[in-house]
Amino acid sequence: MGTPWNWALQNPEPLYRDAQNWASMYQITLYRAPRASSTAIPQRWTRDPAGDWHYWWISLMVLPILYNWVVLILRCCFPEVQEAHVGLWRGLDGLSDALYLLDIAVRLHTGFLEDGILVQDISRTRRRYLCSWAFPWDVAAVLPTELLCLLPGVPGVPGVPAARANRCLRAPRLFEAFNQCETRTGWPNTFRVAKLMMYLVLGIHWHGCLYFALSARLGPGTDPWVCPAFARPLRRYLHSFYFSTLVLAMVGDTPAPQRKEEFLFTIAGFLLAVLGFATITGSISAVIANLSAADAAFYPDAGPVRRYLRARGVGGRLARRVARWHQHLRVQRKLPAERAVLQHLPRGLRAEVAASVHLPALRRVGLFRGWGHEVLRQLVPRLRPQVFGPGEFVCRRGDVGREMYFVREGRLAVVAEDGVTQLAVLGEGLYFGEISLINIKGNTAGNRRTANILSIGYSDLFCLGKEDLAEVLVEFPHARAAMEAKGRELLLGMGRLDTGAEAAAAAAEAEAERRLWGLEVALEGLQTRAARLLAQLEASALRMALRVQRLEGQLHLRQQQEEGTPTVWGPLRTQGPPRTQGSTGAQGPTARHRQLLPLRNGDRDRDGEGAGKGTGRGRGAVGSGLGTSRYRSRKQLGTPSPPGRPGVTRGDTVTVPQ
Ligand SMILES: Nc1nc2c(ncn2[C@@H]2O[C@@H]3COP(=O)(O)O[C@H]3[C@H]2O)c(=O)[nH]1
Repeated sequence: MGTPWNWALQNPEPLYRDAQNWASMYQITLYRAPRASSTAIPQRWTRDPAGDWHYWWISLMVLPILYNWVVLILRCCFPEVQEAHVGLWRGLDGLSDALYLLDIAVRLHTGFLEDGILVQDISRTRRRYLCSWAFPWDVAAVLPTELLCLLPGVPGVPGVPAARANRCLRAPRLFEAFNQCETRTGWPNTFRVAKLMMYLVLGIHWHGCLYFALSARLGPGTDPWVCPAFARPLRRYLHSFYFSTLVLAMVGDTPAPQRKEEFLFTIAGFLLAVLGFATITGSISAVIANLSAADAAFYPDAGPVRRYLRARGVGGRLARRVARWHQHLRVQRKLPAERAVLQHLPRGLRAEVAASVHLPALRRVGLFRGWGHEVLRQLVPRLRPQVFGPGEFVCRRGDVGREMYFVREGRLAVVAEDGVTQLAVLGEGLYFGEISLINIKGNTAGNRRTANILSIGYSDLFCLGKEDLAEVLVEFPHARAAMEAKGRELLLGMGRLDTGAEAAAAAAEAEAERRLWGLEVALEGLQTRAARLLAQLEASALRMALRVQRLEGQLHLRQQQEEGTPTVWGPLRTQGPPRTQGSTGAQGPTARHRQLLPLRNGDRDRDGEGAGKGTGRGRGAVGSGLGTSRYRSRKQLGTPSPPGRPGVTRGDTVTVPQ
């Protein structure tokens, strides 16, 4: 714990400072990685900005913001409305302020994404919000500006709605809420139109209120342009709203202005109307374009096909059939182009979407009934929806089979060669077209279709390609067995199953299996022999190495003798732990594990006792010097040590150096 390394880990700041000094010396920019702990630890009170909780909260915030935008101007311009419900306005103002303050607290605890990871560290979320442009804006929107009226010398009465104008500064939160709603809602175009209408009504409301305020200032009913002096405030408000609608909708059927202020107000209104009208027209046309673009993305475009048929001179019945097919897709909301629609989604997400859409239909297919959810989810992305019209052939007898079909909806007939006689009818949950794909033994048709399949009405099918089917069947042999059994039955019924060929194929398969098994056994034997040979080779290599070592030792000894240095032979010393390699010699393990090595001066004392007690060949060698003379003669002759000599010989135990 007390090591400098630990200290450095626990106190990275000084280290970082040193590194920075060093880097600045060499003009290098240091990148400091963000601290992992701050992003990794989820905090209880921080919220995911993309989560449900946050969505519902900002949806709730729409209410106080709209309240201030709608009611403040009304209360300012229609004093009788303000005076008639003072208690109500106080309560609603308090509630709206409380929600504004709570929203600041929520924003302090709203996480954010950094490098794609949600940061939930409260200190960091707080710092981020406090340093953002939104914070001063939010604070300005909740400042109790109406209390300024209490200051001496400031005109106005506390509670005057104009003093609360800063509450309208919260508009950015409103746009944020609208954006989230637009992304989440299932009807984005409807939402967009509703939003536009709301902006329009709000604009007219503000214009109407300002018109009434100007009329009140100029004197109600003093000329045809100003608001007449109605007794009831609602009537006055409705007149103002109507007048503003005429101006802002550019209807223009308003009384001509008489006074300077009236001219200016009308001109400003018309200019605003031009801007607003252009914006609204543009937005509405975008929404309409979006609507048709969405349709175009879902359904195949009939236009090019129609033009192609016309250009090629194809008309009449065939052109009508094509048109009816397109119409059927739209009316029945069938989406054969769904692969193209989902193509931009990541693979996993696409599979999830496809599974959630098609799994219920897939479960109705008999073949898949016992299959697990996960397996079907893997299968779904391989399936291609196809719609066939009435009287269309899905496949014809004799064609090469490239895909099989699962009936999702509709009825199909297996028809005879005349194209009319129905041999069987296939309905929802059944499948066909597999016989030509799965190579049934004895199938005389091979990979050709065995029957004509005709769509009786409109048929909604799932189509599975040959390769995809092969992959699925490898993983699910029970499905292959079921398909083969059904296919064999059908082929038998049609007289297209050559039982002799089937038996021959089965016998050939059994024979191939048998031979394969024999090969496997032979291969195993070969592997065992190869392993044994390898072990023998290793052992002999080791023996050779030891022998070379021994010879080198003896050579060294001879050189010493020739130089006149007295050599004392010690007892035989072992080197390292012994490794047994076919130990079958007659000598005991002690003798066999030993090597005759010369004693160095220091060894004499250590091994002195052993020198006197040495047994067997070691002692004899010391006594007579026989080992040396024998070594010399063998060395000179170049012959290996005979069995029973000191050292390592064939089949002996060897000592492996460590
Ligand atoms: N239910 C049923 N299906 C058939 C009959 N004859 C052929 N089929 C199916 O029609 C398909 C035509 O193409 P395939 O030969 O590949 O596979 C065939 C079978 O799946 C039949 O008599 N009854």
